[in-house]
Amino acid sequence: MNTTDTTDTAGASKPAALGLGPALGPGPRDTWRALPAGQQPAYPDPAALRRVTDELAGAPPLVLPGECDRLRDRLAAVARGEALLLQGGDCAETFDRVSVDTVHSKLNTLMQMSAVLTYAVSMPVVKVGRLAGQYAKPRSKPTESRDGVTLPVYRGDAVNGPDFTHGSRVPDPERLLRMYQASSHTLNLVRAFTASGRAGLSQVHEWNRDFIAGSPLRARYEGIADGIDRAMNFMRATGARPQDFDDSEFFVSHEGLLLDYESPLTRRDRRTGRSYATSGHMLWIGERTRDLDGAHVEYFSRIDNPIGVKLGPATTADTALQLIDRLDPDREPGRLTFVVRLGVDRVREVLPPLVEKVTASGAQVVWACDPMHGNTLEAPSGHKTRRFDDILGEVRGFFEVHRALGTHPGGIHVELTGDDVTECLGGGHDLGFPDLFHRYESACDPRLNRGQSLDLAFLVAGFLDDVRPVLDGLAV
Ligand SMILES: O=C[C@H](O)[C@H](O)COP(=O)(O)O
Ligand SMILES: C=C(OP(=O)(O)O)C(=O)O
Ligand SMILES: [Mn+2]
Repeated sequence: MNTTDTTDTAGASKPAALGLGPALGPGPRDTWRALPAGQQPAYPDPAALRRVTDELAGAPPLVLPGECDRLRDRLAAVARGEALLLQGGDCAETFDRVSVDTVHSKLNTLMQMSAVLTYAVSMPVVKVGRLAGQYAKPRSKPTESRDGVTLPVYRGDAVNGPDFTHGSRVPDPERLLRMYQASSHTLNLVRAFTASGRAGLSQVHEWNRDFIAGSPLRARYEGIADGIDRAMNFMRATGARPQDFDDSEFFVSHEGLLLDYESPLTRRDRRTGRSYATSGHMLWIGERTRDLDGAHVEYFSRIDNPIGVKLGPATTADTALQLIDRLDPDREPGRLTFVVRLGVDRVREVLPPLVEKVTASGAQVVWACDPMHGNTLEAPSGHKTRRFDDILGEVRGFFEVHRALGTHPGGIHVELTGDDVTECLGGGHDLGFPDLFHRYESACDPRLNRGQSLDLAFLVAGFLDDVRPVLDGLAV
């Protein structure tokens, strides 16, 4: 894609400063700048922004093209019905929570969910974190008012601060550099953990056993855990060693919202002529910025990473087809993931025509279910929250729709944390409205806590048995 465009970004004026060796050069021309870009910060000082983007243009890539291509291959298997996608992490990462413990527990939670789902579908699970770059938020309103005072809304740590003061809410481009550093530190931890060999399947299964032992729903989960035990015993009996169970391959993703961040970090692989956002393996376009004539679609059309697009309940099949034409013109499996977030009440009605028409067009996209963003409600206390049963219900509806159509339910995309927060209602420990006061720590949307995330994996695994015939039929 875009292999002939040789005009460069801001970094072009000083390619020698890139320090990237001969293989990576500045990315494609900023064609998106001519188009309307939604949800961008109004920086008061353009010169300060320019200094920051110049610095980013000279910074090393966080991920390499080969890694992005590998994820694309893995997602191609998902699109063909041979694997599942598990994508998850915070709604909004924050700079003050880049710590060994936070990253480790999030990663472990995803690994534990993945082990359960792998067993349930007898397929590889492609693990992608909302991690190491998820610092910018699109908002439904540009301002927030409290006690008669109106200030710009908090847009994520990459843009401004959460404190309700004028100083904190003014967008500061220096925060883009902190985003780069925080992402780099997080990615370093992810790479260290996954390389350590301590997230192998045997260890992950032990953590799941511990979780089950303390769960009020243990009776429902034990059958699955026993099944995993038997499968692992069988493997051992065949002579497989613990390291043969290693399934710790892990990728990172975030919403590619801030084009002043993504653009200078976009690099061209001189060997192939392909261009990559090097801020993460996979980027997605949010529901609020996927305008066909907008800057985000234009930018994403010029990078070769695997990409996602969020689709809300108002999406028409025509829009989905036009997005495919713009973003996956060659219809390459693994390039495009549609992350549908329709709500438990709408998924059975809205999803079928989308899937039918996209499938009929010959495109092989990954269909992923985001059961979070269509199910947000306001608690009497004013907290944004979500019901676990709605989340589970939307996932169930998503799988049922695909079962009925004979198509592949590619995976799930969830907002979660490895910490014991109390932000969503329900789950194994049946959190209620009063619990929201105990540990509500999200900087934006409510996340499943560690236990609720594992509840989701075990309960989805339970009903996946119903859709097994579809998965078996597809995995030829
Ligand atoms: O994930 C993010 C939220 O859904 C998005 O920022 C909108 O939230 P808001 O309605 O609080 O602005
Ligand atoms: C803002 C988000 O989602 P959406 O674009 O689907 O609203 C999100 O994933 O946090
Ligand atoms: Mn969110």
